[in-house]
This record gives sequence, structure tokens and C-alpha cells, in this order.
Amino acid sequence: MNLHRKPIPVQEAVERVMEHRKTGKIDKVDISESDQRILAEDILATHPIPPFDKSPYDGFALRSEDTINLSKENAGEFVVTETVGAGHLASQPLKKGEAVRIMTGAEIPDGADCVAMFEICQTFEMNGQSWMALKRPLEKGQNIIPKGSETSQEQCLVKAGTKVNPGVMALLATFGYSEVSVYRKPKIGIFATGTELLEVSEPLIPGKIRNSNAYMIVSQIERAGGEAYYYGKLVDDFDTCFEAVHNALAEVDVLITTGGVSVGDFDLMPAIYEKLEANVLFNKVAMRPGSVTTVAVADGKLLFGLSGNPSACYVGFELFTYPVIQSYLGREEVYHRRIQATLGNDFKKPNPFTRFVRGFIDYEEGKVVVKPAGIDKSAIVTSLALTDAFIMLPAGTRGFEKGATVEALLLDRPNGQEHF
Ligand SMILES: Nc1nc2c(c(=O)[nH]1)N[C@H]1C(S)=C(S)[C@@H](COP(=O)(O)OP(=O)(O)OC[C@H]3O[C@@H](n4cnc5c(N)ncnc54)[C@H](O)[C@@H]3O)O[C@H]1N2
Ligand code: MOO
Ligand SMILES: [Mg+2]
Repeated sequence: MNLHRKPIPVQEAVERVMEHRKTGKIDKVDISESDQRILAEDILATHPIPPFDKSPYDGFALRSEDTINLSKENAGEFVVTETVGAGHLASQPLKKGEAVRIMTGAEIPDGADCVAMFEICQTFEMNGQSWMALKRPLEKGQNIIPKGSETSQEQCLVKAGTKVNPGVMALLATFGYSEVSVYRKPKIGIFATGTELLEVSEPLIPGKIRNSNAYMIVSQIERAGGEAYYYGKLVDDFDTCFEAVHNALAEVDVLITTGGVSVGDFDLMPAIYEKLEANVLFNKVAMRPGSVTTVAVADGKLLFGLSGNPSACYVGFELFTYPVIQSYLGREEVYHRRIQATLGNDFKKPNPFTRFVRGFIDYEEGKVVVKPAGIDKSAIVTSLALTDAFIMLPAGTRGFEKGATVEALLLDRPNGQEHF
């Protein structure tokens, strides 16, 4: 066992991993299956919107030139020739002195060039005929949404690599994308290693703990857009672990293990990489937590050896595995968004390594504030529940004070509390 590992900078570690990035295959899925998936094709307008001149109001379509001199004292009277609801067309072109009752969303009849809302029109019956009186002039084009005014045909509205959200869904439906090209989710296998691990359903017994990492990682994979495949937990036995890892590698795009990557007697991952003849990209990163994070490549597949300590495991995934998943998904921006924010609490402890403090975003007096989510140690699990950002504190000899400008990585967008 080599106890002396050389830590490499976080950025270099990320670069080494990303040299092995891949882009996933493309699948055609039914529109109803496409929500939250990543588009593998540009979404083009297959027709103009609106596809015809349409009425934005319930009212009367007429000719503006028939309204030129109208006023309170000089009302114009129009013969109402027919009623056109949305989805129907006028049966004939509109002529001088005529009006068509038209509903919101209906196509403007030929011959008409404006719409008067019901609220400014009076209707009456005369000689068995419907009439409408109007006391003000209308301009050509008034209250008409012209064909193509929202978008012309062929315009690219959403680029490949974008996640389908409710608005994208509306566009897919609008333009007839009953099938959508999306990137296939990378299949990410997970093993939790550790003889101390209990199933979630088991009662606590002396010396043992429940396996939280596996469930946490499944959730992180799904949040990142990957397909998680949890293989179960493994006791710290070399042959068992080797077989399991070796077999699983053949079935997945990427394999994650948690635990057993440090220098303990039962930390078996280093020996497993050796027997797999894997190319170990690094086994020590100059960061806290997660310094023991190890990434290797075996049979052309990335193997993430995340720490057993929950906070270290969580951070290792978001820094190294997350961008790989984004690459599989054809995303242009593969890293967590980095912002500048105000530190909401003192963080006085100096760091020999870059520190990724588990924190959350808040807003105070018009500023984006980041606050630590709880105890900031590698072995801690409780602070992760509140975490939606990492506060990045560079290595140095001094701590950081409340009010300092720091960088933060956004893991998840927070909701608001107030309603309108
Ligand atoms: N002599 C040294 N000891 C340690 C070093 C070192 O450099 N020299 N590094 C420390 C650091 S830093 C970390 S982080 C841990 C990493 O340990 P491993 O990745 O080998 O993980 P384990 O030893 O298997 O477990 C560590 C810890 O995490 C708990 N654990 C493991 N799996 C799970 C799980 N699925 N769910 C919840 N908790 C889990 C486990 O019980 C241990 O308490 O090593 C330090 N030691
Ligand atoms: O890998 Mo350890 O998390 O640096 O604490
Ligand atoms: Mg260990």
C-alpha cells in the first residue's frame, strides 16, 4: 500500500476526468416521455405563429375604411353576416358595410382588416336581420394578430442540448413534434462498500451504520439527468468486491463505488484498480472534503472511487461525476454554475486545501448570500439536507469573514416562499 499520495489541484483533476468524456447516443421518444430530457435536435418553427391572421378578442371583424368618420354623433351601422368561432372559417369574403361576429382565436375573414371588441359595439335586430352599431373609427390592422408576428417558419427556437421544461414542452406540441430526439441517459452503476453497512430497513446494532451513500448518490445521479443502477452493498472482501466491480463494468457506462479508497487495511479499491489494470487518473485531490477521491479508467469506462464519508462522497460526485453525466447528455455547459456571492457567516478556519463548504443560497437586502449548511466535516451527513450550493474557499492561511465576496457553485435552484 502506497501511503504517500501526491495531491493534485481540483482543476487538474477535473481536466483529467474530462479527457475521458463521451457523448451519449440519441433516442427518439414520444413527446409524453420527453419531459426533463435533454434535446438532441434543434426545435424549429415548422410553421409561422400565428399560422393565420387571428382575432385576439371576441368582437366584430370589419373594414377599417367603413369606420373612418364614425363618432358618438355619427354611428355606423353594419349588417352582421355570420358568426365565426375559433376553429371555423367565414363562408364568404366580407364586403363594404358588413361585419362578422368573430371569437378570440378565429381567423380574420377575407376583406376584414380590423376587429371591434364587443364592449364598444351595440347590437340590434331590424327586419329579421342582425345589425351592429359602432361609434368610433378603427385603424387598419387594429386588434389583429398578424400571421407570423410571433415567429416565422424555420426559426430555431430551442437549441439541442437544452433540457425540456414546461415551456419547451409547449413548443414541441405547437410544432407537431410527437416524437422528440433526446440524449440517452448514461447508465451509472453504484456499489456501496463497507462491512459496517446495514440496509435501510435493518435496526441499528453495535458497530454498524445504515448505508446512506447509495441512496444519496442515486438521488444525485437522477438530479443530474443520469440513469442510476444500484447494485447493492458489498462487504470489504477482496474477491467479492473485485468480481462485483468487474462484472458491473461490463453493464454500465460509468461505475461509482463509495468507500474503501483511503489507506486503511480494508480499503480495497486501490488493489481492485490494480487487478483490473485500470489507469488511475488520480488518487488524491487538493480539496476538502473528498481528498481521497480516486478516478480510474478500466475498459474505457470511468470508475469513480468516491469516499465513504458522506460529505466527501457528495462533493466528489458533484465535482467529478456530474460534468461527465452532462457530457453524455450533450449539454454545452457541463459544470455547475459558478456565481459570486456574499458569505453569510464567518468561516474562520484556514484551509491548507481548497474547501467546498456545503451551503445554501439565501437573499438578503438585495444580495445573494451563501451560508454554511451545518457542521463542515467530511464525515458529516446532517448538513447535506440543506445543501444546494458549495461555497468555494481557496486554500490559504486566513479564514473568511461574514460579508466577504466568495465564489459558490449552484447545485439546485432554490424555490421562493412568497406568493404574488
Ligand atoms: N491514515 C489515513 N487515514 C485516513 C485518511 C488518510 O489520508 N490517512 N484519509 C481520511 C479521509 S480524508 C477520508 S475522507 C476517509 C476516506 O475513507 P474511505 O473512502 O476509505 O471510506 P471508508 O473507510 O470505507 O469509510 C469512511 C467512513 O465513511 C463511512 N461510510 C462508508 N460507506 C458509507 C455508506 N455507504 N453510507 C454511510 N457511511 C459510509 C464509514 O463507515 C466510515 O466511517 O479516510 C480517512 N482516513
Ligand atoms: O477525503 Mo477526506 O474528505 O478529505 O475528508
Ligand atoms: Mg477507509
